[in-house]
Amino acid sequence: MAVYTDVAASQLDAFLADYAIGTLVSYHGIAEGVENSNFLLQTTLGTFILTLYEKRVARGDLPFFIGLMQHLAARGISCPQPVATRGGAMLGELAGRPAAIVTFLPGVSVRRPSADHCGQLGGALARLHLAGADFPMRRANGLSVAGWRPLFEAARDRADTVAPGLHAAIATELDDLAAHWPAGLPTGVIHADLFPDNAFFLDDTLSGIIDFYFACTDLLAYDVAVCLNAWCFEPDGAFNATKGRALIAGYGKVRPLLPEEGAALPRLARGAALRFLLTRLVDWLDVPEGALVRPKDPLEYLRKLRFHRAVTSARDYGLAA
Ligand SMILES: Nc1ncnc2c1ncn2[C@@H]1O[C@H](COP(=O)(O)OP(=O)(O)O)[C@@H](O)[C@H]1O
Ligand SMILES: N[C@@H](CCOP(=O)(O)O)C(=O)O
Repeated sequence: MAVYTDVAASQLDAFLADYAIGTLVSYHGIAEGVENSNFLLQTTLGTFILTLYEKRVARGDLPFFIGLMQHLAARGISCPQPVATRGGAMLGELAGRPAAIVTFLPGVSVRRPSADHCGQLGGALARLHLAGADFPMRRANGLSVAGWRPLFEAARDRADTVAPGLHAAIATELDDLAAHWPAGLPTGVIHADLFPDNAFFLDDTLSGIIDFYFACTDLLAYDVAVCLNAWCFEPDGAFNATKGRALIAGYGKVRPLLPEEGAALPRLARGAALRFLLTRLVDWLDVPEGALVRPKDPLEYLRKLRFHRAVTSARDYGLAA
């Protein structure tokens, strides 16, 4: 469960007084997620999500995330909508953290995505990219190449306590990707964390996307690479090329990948695997005392990284020749 910051009912009552969403009936911490503290709120007027932003979310970036959710919804993307206070503010402060209330999105995430889920997800990702094309704000990806080394520095001395040789494996990969990271590909708004737990389905039809708190301006194809990592591996560690093919084809029906984006996919997929390996490693080594959170396994992404290192072309992911 991700609750790093507790909220007392009296604090929440006072916070809600600024909103026109009724009075509090009940609330509880949400058992999923690892980044922020999330609470499900039941008020006399409906169900809402309260998020308290934690360590990886910079206060100055919140207008980007809030503005992006509004922009995407206005273009038909189903995503949570920030709820304004009576005074029109989208952001507040609660228990010492920046906080926002967003609308509740119905649906369930899938634990074991099928090829059909992957295909739908690919289409939704491409629609998100197109809808974001005229979003006027920009936000650099703090967790791309330049951001990986500081994460590594934070974990390097203890990396080998998680797996022997992990330190050397990360150091080699970091150097190689920093020297050869793809450039000149189309950029725009990317979600950057579109894992299965951040996509909702109703009756097996994709119904919405949540968790825009890593969204940024970066290579569009990098977002595809993140999704190949998150959606197309089996629990036994094998890459499922049928799912990869479905995801890429679903994406391509809405926004065809350029040949140079396809060619860059193996390297982008390595970068995406390294990014999640690093954040998971840092979180694994430093669980805040008293936090209700289950850290995610960093070594899952070491295994994925090894797979990508052996890939010779994007055909291995299912990209049609
Ligand atoms: N707008 C929403 N509608 C419905 N459920 C939500 C919404 N936002 C978050 N959740 C629930 O809270 C969980 C954690 O939210 P998430 O944004 O992924 O957290 P984190 O910021 O820690 O990554 C989600 O997996 C989902 O179950
Ligand atoms: N997707 C990341 C973790 C952060 O995302 P969340 O939505 O699960 O909080 C990972 O799997 O490492």
